[in-house]
This record gives sequence, structure tokens and C-alpha cells, in this order.
Amino acid sequence: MTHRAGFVSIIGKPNAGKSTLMNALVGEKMSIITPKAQTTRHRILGIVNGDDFQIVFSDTPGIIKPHYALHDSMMHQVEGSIVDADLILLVTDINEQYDEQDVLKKLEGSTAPLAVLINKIDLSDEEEVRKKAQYWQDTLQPKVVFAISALHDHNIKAIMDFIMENLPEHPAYYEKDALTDRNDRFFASEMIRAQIFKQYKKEIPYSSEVIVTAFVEGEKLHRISAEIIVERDSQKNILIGEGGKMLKIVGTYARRDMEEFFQRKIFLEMFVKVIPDWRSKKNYLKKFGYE
Ligand SMILES: Nc1nc2c(ncn2[C@@H]2O[C@H](COP(=O)(O)OP(=O)(O)OP(=O)(O)O)[C@@H](O)[C@H]2O)c(=O)[nH]1
Repeated sequence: MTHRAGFVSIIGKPNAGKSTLMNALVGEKMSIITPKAQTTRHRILGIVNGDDFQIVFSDTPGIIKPHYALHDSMMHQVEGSIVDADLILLVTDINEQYDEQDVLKKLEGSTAPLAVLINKIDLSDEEEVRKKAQYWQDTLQPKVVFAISALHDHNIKAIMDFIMENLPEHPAYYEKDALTDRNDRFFASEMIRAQIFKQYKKEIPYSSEVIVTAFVEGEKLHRISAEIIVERDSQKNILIGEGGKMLKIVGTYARRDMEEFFQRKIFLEMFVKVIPDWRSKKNYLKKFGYE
């Protein structure tokens, strides 16, 4: 029996719907999804296994011009995933105003087969889809252009078929029961970060990082301790809120998500810590897992 396996990179601008697509393709809630741009900070692998195939998806941070060392790391992860790719899925929001130069630049020199996915077509009409499809065909000459809605599972099957047709012959890269390269600590910290993105306005989410400092597994209960790092005292105060009100909301929702994800009761404690300008400091970024 021939076996197929390969790396499929999902790239695009912030907020295009990359994480939503990855979760739809993998069938698991692997990447956190929020209405805010730049939610995803790490490359996250999502693996789909069959008897004679293994697809290794990479969800990647949205492509932007870097303003902090943190962004440099995020963009390196995108570049790495393009280099590794056997196939590239470029996700673009149908309502994007032809402003994707940074994305096109990243793709220069890449020889992997490319599919352009015009996403969120549920928010548009046929005429616009036709125009955009033509634009992408002319601009990048991809192997194929799909009009999709990641949120509503529209045309996901067609993407899977395209991937299967273009997957190289290769042995599996990961164990056949692996779903991701990330561990439970990572997913726990991401679930807290998702709530920070959802509960606060602009500044706090982008200035926050979450580190799980302890993860003790029990048969009935997991005990999880986490630190939330912010850049300034003022942010710490906002994050905690009056009498701890805001932090309690974050904790409550994050705990619920964790209980669903891990299928266990969760005891969660969180501490807020200030590290001035951590986003610009290489040593802290390294410590937080940004290479
Ligand atoms: N209407 C509609 N909304 C969508 C669709 N796909 C994604 N969204 C929404 O778009 C927003 C961004 O989705 P994400 O999947 O987090 O986008 P992303 O590209 O991973 O974002 P970054 O992490 O910033 O790179 C969320 O509010 C999604 O619910 C779609 O097909 N239709």
C-alpha cells in the first residue's frame, strides 16, 4: 500500500479565518478563534490521520509588518511553514480590499503547489466571488481557487479532496495517533489567552502572555496554575479589575473551556505579573517559547 504524507501550511492576513479553517479541516478545536486580529502567535500543527495518509496542517500567525520582536518571531514562524510546505493554502477574506502585498511577498520564491481560499463568502455575493477569484487567478496563478466559508463548513470537503490529490508519497511524519505537536500546557495557556482576547479591548490582549507554571493531572481533577504577564502596572490593574472582578470572569470561562477540552474537572489559579516591555525583549520571548 502506498502511503501519502505532507505538510500543508495555512497562511494569510490576520483575521482571514485561518484558525477557523484549520479547526474545520482537523475537526477539533485546536486553534483559538477570536474576533480580534493577531490572535494566533505560534505555528500550531493539526494532524489528520488515515490508514494510508497523514496530513500535517500548520496554522500560522497572520502576516503583518513587524512592530515588536514578538512580531519578528511570529513572521519567522510563517516563513518556516512556507519553506516546509508540500502544499500551501492561502486564506483571504472576501472583503479584503486588495491590500495583501505583505502576503504576496512572503510567497515569493515558494514552489509548493498553492490553493487560494476566498473565505467568508457567506458575507458576500456571487458577483464579488467571481471578481475575487479572477483577481487571484491572475495575480498568483494558483493551482486552484476555492470560494469557502470556514465558519459554515462550506466547501471544506473540496479542499480536503484537493489536498489528498496533491499529497506526496511519503511515510508518516508523526505517530499515527498524534493530533498535534503541542502539549496540554500549551492548550491550557491558549484557552486563557482566548478569554483575554474576548474580555478586554485592544491594549490588554496584545500586551499579555500566558504561561502555565504547573499542570498536575489527576484522575478526577487537573490542577492548573498560570501566570498572566503584562507590560505595565496600569494593565495589571485593568486585567484584574475592581476587586478581582475581571480576572474572575476570565478564569471562569477559561476553566469551562478547559473542562470541555480535557474532559476533567479543572482547578485553575492565575497570577498577574508585570514584565516591562516583554514583547521587545529577546530573552523573555525565548523563555515564552518564541524562537
Ligand atoms: N462570517 C464568517 N466569519 C468567519 C468565517 N471564518 C472565520 N470567521 C470569523 O473571522 C474571525 C477571525 O477568525 P480566525 O479564524 O481567528 O482568523 P485568523 O486568520 O486565524 O486570525 P489571526 O489569528 O489574527 O491570524 C472570527 O470572528 C471568525 O469567527 C467565515 O467563513 N464566515
